[in-house]
Amino acid sequence: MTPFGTRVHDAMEQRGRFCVGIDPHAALLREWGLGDDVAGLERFALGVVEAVAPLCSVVKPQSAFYERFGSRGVAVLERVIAESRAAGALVLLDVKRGDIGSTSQAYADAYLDPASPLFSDAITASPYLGFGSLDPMIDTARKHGAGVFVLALTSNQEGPEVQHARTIEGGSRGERVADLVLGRLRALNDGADPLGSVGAVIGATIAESVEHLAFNGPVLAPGFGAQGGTAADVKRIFGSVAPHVLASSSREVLRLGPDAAAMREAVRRANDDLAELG
Ligand SMILES: O=c1ccn([C@@H]2O[C@H](COP(=O)(O)O)[C@@H](O)[C@H]2O)c(=O)[nH]1
Repeated sequence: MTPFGTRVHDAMEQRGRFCVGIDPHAALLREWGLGDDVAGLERFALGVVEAVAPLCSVVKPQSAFYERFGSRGVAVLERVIAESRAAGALVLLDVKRGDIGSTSQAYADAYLDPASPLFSDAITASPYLGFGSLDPMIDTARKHGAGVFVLALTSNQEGPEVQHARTIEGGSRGERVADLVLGRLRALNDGADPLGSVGAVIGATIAESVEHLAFNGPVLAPGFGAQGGTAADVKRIFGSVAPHVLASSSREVLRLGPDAAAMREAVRRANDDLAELG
């Protein structure tokens, strides 16, 4: 398969840089007039796929909202993945996995091997068991043309407590944990053209600019919309690397449903706003 970095680069060029998160919150199911049960989950999630997957470059289902219904919820997630891909969208499964290397391989087999029913174009992963613990995911992704987005500077306000901590190298003047992650991504994507397949998660809500920390891979920027992030923030945070940034929003789009036309219009508007950044 064509490497994920190339596929996501081309998808963003063709369909825009806005990603819809498919997060079936209990409150949203109720707002849509659905029950908070598997039937409601299925109507909601597949309704969103039908409305937005034909026009989005990437959709991002959040696994937790499906897992809360057990195996039947996971079966709905499998359909969300398959039907989104069939509609031409790449699927970034937000699972934030991370564990010791041997278990990391099992996660890789679950999400990044095309033989698995949960195979996705890319997943999110946590580096907090050490960056090297992600090697099985990164290697499996590379083997199958998939991608991994590593948490670096997340959109939530609790993130900096850990992500801004200094590493022990160089004593108290050591690198920040987040900078170390971005440094590793720079090495992993070095020389890839047009874009490498190992990306970062950097929130569209963070206070600082990270333009100087740029690396040659895709960036997922959640926090756009409901958490306050805007296209102006994407410009402020990413500057000249904004074209590699996939801004992601869940609730702000999903609240417009079940009106499919309204959800589609929100996708078009966000894509236009992001395209204006250059
Ligand atoms: O730093 C991060 C990483 C992931 N997320 C996820 O994105 C969506 C955000 O939903 P909204 O409704 O647009 O706030 C959700 O699935 C989070 O788990 C994030 O918010 N921040």
